[in-house]
Amino acid sequence: MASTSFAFLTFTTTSLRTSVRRTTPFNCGSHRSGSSIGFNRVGFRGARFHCLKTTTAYSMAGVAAATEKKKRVEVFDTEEDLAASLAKYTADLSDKLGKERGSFTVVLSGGSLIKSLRKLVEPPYIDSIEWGKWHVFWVDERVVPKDHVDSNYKLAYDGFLSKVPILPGHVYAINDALSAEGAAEDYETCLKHLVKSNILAISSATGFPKFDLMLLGMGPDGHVASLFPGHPLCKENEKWVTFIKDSPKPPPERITFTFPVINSAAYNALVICGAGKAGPVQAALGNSQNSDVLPVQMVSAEEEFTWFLDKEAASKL
Ligand SMILES: O=C(O)[C@H](O)[C@@H](O)[C@H](O)[C@H](O)COP(=O)(O)O
Repeated sequence: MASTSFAFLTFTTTSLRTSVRRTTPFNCGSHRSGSSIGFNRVGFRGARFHCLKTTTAYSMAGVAAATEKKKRVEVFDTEEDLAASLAKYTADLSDKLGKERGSFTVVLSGGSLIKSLRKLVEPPYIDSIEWGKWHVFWVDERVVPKDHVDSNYKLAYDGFLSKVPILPGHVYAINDALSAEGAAEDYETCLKHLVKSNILAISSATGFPKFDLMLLGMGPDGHVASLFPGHPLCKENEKWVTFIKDSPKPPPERITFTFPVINSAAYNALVICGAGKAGPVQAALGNSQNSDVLPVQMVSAEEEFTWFLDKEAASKL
């Protein structure tokens, strides 16, 4: 794979001690001299900044202190390189957690993420992944029929799920016959059943469900899932799944996982491409004077939180 920069940032939230470790040489061609070294330096400060903000967000939400252990930021010259790395990362976690737990719970978002998963449906992953262990969920879904052009289920089905042998009974789409309130409640009930049947784990740190891997996107305004800047839903700290009827991004009616659920995931991967998203990336990882905390800055994970950025998204770091 060509032109990849790695900045590995390890920190412990209890002591707020931060260390930076380079695990791969900076062998990334044109990206090397500029972005990688500068990025590493900025990334170090960004990690501490982010850590403090994450902890603040948690206490605001009345949830136990963050237990995130490791944050990793990867910058790729092209989206093609990013997609290749994302496929390997997902396949490696599927192998590791599938062996450890017997199942692999994966959460998808909508948007451009699905296109960036395209390499999973190609060799070697199409043959090597134990698809029978996968259980697939959505971090957010638009309240539209499943065959509607706006449906995140349809997007994922057409671009990914229809091309891999995941069991249909392991794909947890929303009930599209219900209202937004009803669909959110129904989805939360479904998750509770899966906890009882040991398919879905519970975080011993937070008491919220602990998905194995969430694959998240971010909007140009810094939103994640259907949690938008300044919206009261960002502070929801009891429900697992909630609903919104005034989404600034159309369509207006959606259901969404809440932050306590997102941040209880074992692994969170945030996939961000394009210059239009460089501002919120800078706010989260770089030097920014803005005191408003964007939803993307509230994301963490229990084991590891990885940012997959193309160089345009990382251009302000
Ligand atoms: O249903 C949705 O709208 C998404 O789940 C949403 O949170 C998405 O991930 C971001 O808006 C990024 O979308 P893009 O990658 O297409 O910009």
